[in-house]
Amino acid sequence: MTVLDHPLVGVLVTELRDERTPVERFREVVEQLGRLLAYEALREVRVREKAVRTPVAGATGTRLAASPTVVCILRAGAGLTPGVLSLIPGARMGHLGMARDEATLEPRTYYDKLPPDVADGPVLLCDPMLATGGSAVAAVELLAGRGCRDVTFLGVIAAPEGVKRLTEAHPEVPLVLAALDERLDGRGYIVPGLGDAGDRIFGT
Ligand SMILES: O=P(O)(O)OC[C@H]1O[C@H](OP(=O)(O)OP(=O)(O)O)[C@H](O)[C@@H]1O
Ligand SMILES: O=c1cc[nH]c(=O)[nH]1
Ligand SMILES: [Mg+2]
Repeated sequence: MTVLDHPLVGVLVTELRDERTPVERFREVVEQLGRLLAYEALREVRVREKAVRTPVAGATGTRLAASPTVVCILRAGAGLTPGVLSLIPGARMGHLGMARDEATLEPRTYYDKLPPDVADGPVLLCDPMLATGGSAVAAVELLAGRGCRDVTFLGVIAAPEGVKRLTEAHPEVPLVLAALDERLDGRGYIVPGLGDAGDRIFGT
């Protein structure tokens, strides 16, 4: 697990936590964090050489060995993915619609649209919140069922309970986070967290 260790990430997460942050700024900050999380998550991505000509001479550059797929867990993941795509604009995108049942806290998958070749490269699975971990585990298992073997989870805030559940079920999935919080409350919200990410991104 990697928790981004950078003062500017701390400043951005603090803006998200602040209940007074308006929806337009909340969206901007989630997008910025998507960019920073993707930057870190792709640190070890496989590359190949690429020959280019500068105005001065030939140079040996770099290209990604395989095109990544960005998978968004709706709704709140849609706040992160524009930032992720800003770094890898050619990436394919997949969407998984998942909503937690408020009583049982178990996720219900209501939509699933993945590129047919999703397993041909690395997958960046995006959801700002990892609470009980139920949604992330369900998403990883759905992706595994489509053959994905190289999945990285990108999240803004995680609870220790969610990290434990995801890493015990899928130790092969690296986590890249902006913050690791204290615990869950009785309703399954991350403490101190930022509230309901989907509601704050979409103004609902
Ligand atoms: O780790 P878990 O306990 O599964 O909780 C985390 C999930 O809860 C939130 O989604 P929510 O179900 O509120 O749906 P939304 O994004 O449509 O608001 C969040 O965006 C995660 O998907
Ligand atoms: O704290 C939480 C927990 C789950 N989903 C959220 O959006 N926030
Ligand atoms: Mg929500």
